[in-house]
Amino acid sequence: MDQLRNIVILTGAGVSAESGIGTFRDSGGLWEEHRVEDVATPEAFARDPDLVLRFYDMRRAGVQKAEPNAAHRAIARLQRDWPARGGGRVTLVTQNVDDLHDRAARALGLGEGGVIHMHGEHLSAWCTACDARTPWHADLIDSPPCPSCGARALRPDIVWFGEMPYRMEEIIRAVEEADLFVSIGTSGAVYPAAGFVRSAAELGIATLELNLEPSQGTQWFDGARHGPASEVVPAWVE
Ligand SMILES: CC(C)NC(=O)[C@H](Cc1c[nH]c2ccccc12)NC(=O)[C@H](CCCC/N=C(/NCCC(=O)O)S[C@H]1O[C@H](COP(=O)(O)OP(=O)(O)OC[C@H]2O[C@@H](n3cnc4c(N)ncnc43)[C@H](O)[C@@H]2O)[C@@H](O)[C@H]1O)NC(=O)OCc1ccccc1
Repeated sequence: MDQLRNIVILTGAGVSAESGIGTFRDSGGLWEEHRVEDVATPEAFARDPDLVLRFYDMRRAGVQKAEPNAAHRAIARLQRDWPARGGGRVTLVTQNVDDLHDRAARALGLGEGGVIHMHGEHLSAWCTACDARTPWHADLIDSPPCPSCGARALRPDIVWFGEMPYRMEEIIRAVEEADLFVSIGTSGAVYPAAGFVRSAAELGIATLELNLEPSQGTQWFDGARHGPASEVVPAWVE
């Protein structure tokens, strides 16, 4: 790995599966007779806000009971050690809205902000009146007032289907400047995240998939190691 300098890592639900957070596929994408697309959309929120808020309150509570696993910890070690080892940058982009990557990084004394949450975060609330984002651990179902403006207009700070993911310019630049693109625990079913590996491959960047099984984008990967993230990720990092 040592001739490589800059590494971009993209993770998905599979990296948190062994922490007890169900993947979209485990539940078949179905949640209480609702397709995820039917609860994770601005239209669903307009149509039935209580259903959507309960969906995220349930998941937000679940995430706070979970702990980072060996895959999260190995990725945090790489973020800490790679600059000295390989001399380059590790950019960690996650589709996950849990904070397990952040907690693994914090446990190693790495500062905040080392994780790009392109689809948002459970532990953040977004005020649609004043646009403020506030760290949030409690429920939103009782529409509590926004700590900044007092309006009762808080929604989960989550990127829903049909909404533009966060920090796309930063992510695209990191992919363009990468020597290696690694995808961990993602099915490659949701865009634009699922398109990053093709962009990397077309730029001649090395690409590696670490996943339980081949993903939908498997044809774009030069290499693949299939197995549980808690095993294949530490083995790859060491
Ligand atoms: C369904 C899909 C076809 N639809 C889309 O992609 C849509 C539409 C679309 C856009 N471009 C396209 C191009 C083609 C086709 C469709 C589209 N995309 C969007 O709507 C995006 C927004 C998408 C983001 C939606 N929000 C999420 N999450 C937050 C919510 C929430 O979490 O509730 S997406 C959500 O689903 C995705 C789930 O995928 P995975 O994480 O990969 O999970 P999955 O369960 O599928 O797979 C798990 C994998 O892990 C593996 N695994 C399991 N256990 C383990 C284990 N133990 N170890 C290792 N691996 C393991 C399994 O084998 C499996 O491979 C993640 O991205 C996740 O974040 N927005 C947008 O395009 O905006 C436009 C726009 C443009 C300009 C201006 C304004 C707007």
